[in-house]
Amino acid sequence: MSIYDTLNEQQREAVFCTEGPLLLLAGAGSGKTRVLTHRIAYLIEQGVNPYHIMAITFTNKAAREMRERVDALVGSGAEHIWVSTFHSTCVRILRRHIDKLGYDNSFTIYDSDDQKSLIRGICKQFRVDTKSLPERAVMNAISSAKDEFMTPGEYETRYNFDFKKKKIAEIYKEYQKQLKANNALDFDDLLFKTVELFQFHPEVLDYYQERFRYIMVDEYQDTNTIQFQLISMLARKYQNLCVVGDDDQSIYKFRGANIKNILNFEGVFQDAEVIKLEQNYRSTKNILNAANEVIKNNKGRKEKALWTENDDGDSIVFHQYGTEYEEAGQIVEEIGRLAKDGVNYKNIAILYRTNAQSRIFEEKFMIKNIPYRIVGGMNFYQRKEVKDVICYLKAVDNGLDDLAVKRIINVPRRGIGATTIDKVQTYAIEQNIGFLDACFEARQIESLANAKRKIEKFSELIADFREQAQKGSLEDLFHYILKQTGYVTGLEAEGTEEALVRIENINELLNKIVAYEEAAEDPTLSGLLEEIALVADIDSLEDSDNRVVLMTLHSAKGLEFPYVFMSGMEDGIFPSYMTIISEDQEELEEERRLCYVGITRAKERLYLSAAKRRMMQGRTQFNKVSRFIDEIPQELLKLDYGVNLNDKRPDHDIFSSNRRTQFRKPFQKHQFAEPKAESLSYGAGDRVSHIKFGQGTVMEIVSGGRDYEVTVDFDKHGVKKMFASFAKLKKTEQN
Ligand SMILES: Nc1ncnc2c1ncn2[C@@H]1O[C@H](COP(=O)(O)OP(=O)(O)OP(=O)(O)O)[C@@H](O)[C@H]1O
Ligand SMILES: [Mg+2]
Repeated sequence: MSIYDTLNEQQREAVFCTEGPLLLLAGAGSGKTRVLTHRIAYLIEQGVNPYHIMAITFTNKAAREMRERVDALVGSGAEHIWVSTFHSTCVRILRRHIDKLGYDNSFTIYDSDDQKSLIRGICKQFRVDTKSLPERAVMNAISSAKDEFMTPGEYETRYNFDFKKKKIAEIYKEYQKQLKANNALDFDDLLFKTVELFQFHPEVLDYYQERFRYIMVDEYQDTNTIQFQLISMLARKYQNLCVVGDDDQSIYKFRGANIKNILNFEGVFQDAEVIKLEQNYRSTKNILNAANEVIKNNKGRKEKALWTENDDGDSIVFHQYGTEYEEAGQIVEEIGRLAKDGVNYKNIAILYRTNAQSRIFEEKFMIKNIPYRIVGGMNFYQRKEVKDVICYLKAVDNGLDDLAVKRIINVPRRGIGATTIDKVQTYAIEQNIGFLDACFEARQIESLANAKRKIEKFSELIADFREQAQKGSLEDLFHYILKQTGYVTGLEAEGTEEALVRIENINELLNKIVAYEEAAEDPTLSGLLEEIALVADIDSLEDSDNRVVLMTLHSAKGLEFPYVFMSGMEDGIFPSYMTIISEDQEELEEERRLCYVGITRAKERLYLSAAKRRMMQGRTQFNKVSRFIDEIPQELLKLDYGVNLNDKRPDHDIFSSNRRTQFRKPFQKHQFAEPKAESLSYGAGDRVSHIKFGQGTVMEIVSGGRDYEVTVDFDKHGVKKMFASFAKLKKTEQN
């Protein structure tokens, strides 16, 4: 039996269609990604050198998975396939050739935090009134311009009649100038500069066209204009481009995803083969039908009839709870029950519309001691302490990164204030050198007066780190920096729970560094920083982790879980309040596609839930059940307690609507409780262990509103008071 026997006829057709452009357009769970992996295996079997194959995936995790699957299928050679995300692809290309565009090949990558500081500085410099033109708006405008491959000059010409946009053009121009001076690229630049490189240096393009003779792109519906430009340039010569996607799952319009890329594919790549898949292998009939019924309400879509041979499966469960606390509490209870029945935590996902919704779940999970992990949200690498240490590493690696240097010049405190920094900056501008170089010339900066010595000491410190970087491993460098700066000692002296968590995070960063040094073929500081810059948080999702996964609907794209909870199914949350008040049909359709993505993540059982009352932006809101729930036929749903079906209008209706009411069931009064303290897994007198303080005995637990204050007598460190949620104490065996 060959590996292709496990594919259906259309899937096989797509796998065997190796030459020329191919568009594989198919609904969720129909095996698109699976076709891609098999197609790669088939190409190799046909004698194509793996070196000539490129596959672009949505996340690094998806890339890793694809390589593993191909490895399993073909045995050897898979390591030579170029599997990566758009961004990683561009970084790899730019590291080799960006000097042709006047940058240094050791450029740094700025995250949105860095971007924002840079833009803030420019707005200040240009005296922009950030009330009428907020920094975030500027940032988004610049980002959209880059998605459309528009330079500052082009932007200015296009919008020269619009006062605000003219201002943005000015900022955009200065922003690019400063990025270049810092030898830095932002995320959008990675694509922009690669396309520019190909445009101005045809010999480089030719090299990559020769290399990537077979190109495959997953999740094609979410590519934006510049991404399309990149792949069409690469595929121009050999025309072997296979894209797979689902127009019903296009959910990144706000980031410039261009659905025209699907609709016009056959226009740009003539003679393109188009194959459709209609059998879903992922979900039960009930789940799939619910998804079909919801997406049917979108007008702007290609008709599709997705079906499955899978069983009907369980009914979809829908609960309306009194409050968001109750909703989260009950979901966590149910997860506890599932676990008792033998379900692995990692097979369960909770999905929500916005990151902020995760907080209450976290509290409930901590109280119940259920392992969970949040994907996305506050990225680990954006936490203050982690970022501080990374900025030291950046300063050591790339002396031109002014932002990094300025961030740490007075962290920990060295008595270097804003005025001193300004003086150094002025000197740097006068001399046309970078900020750190100006620090090295502190002696020459007369205006510094007494601060001269402080700046000198700081630059000596960095010089010392650079020397260390030459001598030892990255791990050594990390320890050396922490020791010489006294960063951790400072936190230890603070002694607060928060400081302890920060120390834990720094240790976690060390874990990352060690892992990188072990895994990388040729570990370098630049390589490490690059890897850190490119990980989306979703990439840290390891299958081996047996934990419940929490993430936004957007992050869930392409993934699947046996048990899925979609929470906050309320008008005003999902679809979002902005969508509802805008009355923009296109936006509503995008939200509906997101709902379709959510539903189709579930393999076996889907739970939907809503809360009647919810705190939003500090105010209690009364939300109606989401219109998307109404779109699911009643016979697919199991409605549980708490749902008042005749009275779907809440006490205070924030949205007027004359939607028909589909559900007719007797009203059941539901008692809802206020958020209530639940017990910890340990009590007074229990032996517990703490990650830093080791073993101890719990002396007292006091409920302090949201959290518990726990007093523990540690065997080695004495009595300490801590918040339960931070301390993460574990009960240990009594003896
Ligand atoms: N022919 C098949 N036989 C058995 N299982 C299959 C077959 N095709 C796909 N599957 C399984 O169905 C599930 C969905 O496949 P896959 O993730 O490739 O779908 P997809 O179309 O990429 O979905 P999405 O649109 O969500 O990205 C996977 O678990 C996959 O292994
Ligand atoms: Mg897929």
